[in-house]
Amino acid sequence: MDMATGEFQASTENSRNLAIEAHGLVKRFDGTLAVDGVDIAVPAGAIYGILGPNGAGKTTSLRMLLGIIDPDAGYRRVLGAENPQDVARLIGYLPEERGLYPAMKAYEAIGFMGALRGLPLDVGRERGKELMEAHGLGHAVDKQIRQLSKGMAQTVQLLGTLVHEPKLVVFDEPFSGLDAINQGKLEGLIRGLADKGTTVIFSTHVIAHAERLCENIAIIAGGKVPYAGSVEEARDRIPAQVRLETRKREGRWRTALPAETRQVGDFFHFPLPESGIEPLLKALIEGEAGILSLSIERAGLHDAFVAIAGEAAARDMVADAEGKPA
Ligand SMILES: Nc1ncnc2c1ncn2[C@@H]1O[C@H](COP(=O)(O)OP(=O)(O)OP(=O)(O)O)[C@@H](O)[C@H]1O
Repeated sequence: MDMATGEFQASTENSRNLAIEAHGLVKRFDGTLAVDGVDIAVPAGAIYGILGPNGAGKTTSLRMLLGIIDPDAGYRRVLGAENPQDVARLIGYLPEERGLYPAMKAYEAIGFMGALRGLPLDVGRERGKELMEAHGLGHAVDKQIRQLSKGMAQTVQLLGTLVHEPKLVVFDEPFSGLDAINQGKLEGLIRGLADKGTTVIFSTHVIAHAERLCENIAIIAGGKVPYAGSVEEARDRIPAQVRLETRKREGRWRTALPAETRQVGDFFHFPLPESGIEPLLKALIEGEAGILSLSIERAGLHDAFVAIAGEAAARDMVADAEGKPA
């Protein structure tokens, strides 16, 4: 479908290096505005995270990018195609709902998934065995899916997503359902894909995964994207925090501390002044503060998320990450 090309002319110069380009995507379901004007630009070969709490619109956005559903408005171009279905064979997709045929053997399931994306069945089965060996599941190649643990079955499905060697991989909440060890392995696998030039886009409600893996992210909340860009730039939106410990609690040096200073135990916390640390240090020394320690800490992505998406969205993310009801 040729969506609103009159409203948005993609720049060919920029498009060349973008695996995904979406502008103003909107989707409504029976009166629910699930996605309300989402813009996303994913550079080719990048690991890109879509970050947001439950119900934010992550799955709906991904499904529009895959061409599983069409947007009500907006423009998308995926691997150069305006209809993502035209490039389906170049895409691997792990949906949020996991599921494989329980009676199939693991390597057959991987071959079957490859066949759905155009790979000859025998090639896919053979690659399935190799992939399982390479990912420490060689012992389970001949097991039926129903005989595997949940985590193992999820890894098999993941390998099935990759068996046809897609150029673009779309993972919807790939880390959920995996234990810490398998989450670490999946992070390694995602990095390995990017090293080979594959573009990876994944959704998550766990900020730490995106912070460790992604150069670029989109923050999504309530169907809107209040931020899309680099993780670095998001973190730079918040001034670094100074943590100061002094021998004395009172003295004329206290006037050098910014008004927003918080005292927590023996420490004073405040944002790094715009004038930098040196004038402050000078004032503290001249005021005889007796500095015991001073550190400057750059904001993490979690703090940036709070500043951009708000406390409520951030609380939902944390609650989800800890497995508590949001
Ligand atoms: N097929 C549908 N029919 C009706 N409403 C839908 C449908 N799919 C999604 N929604 C609604 O759209 C909104 C966004 O849902 P979506 O699944 O995209 O969010 P999400 O960020 O992926 O959340 P989660 O992490 O919980 O899957 C929610 O309010 C959801 O209830």
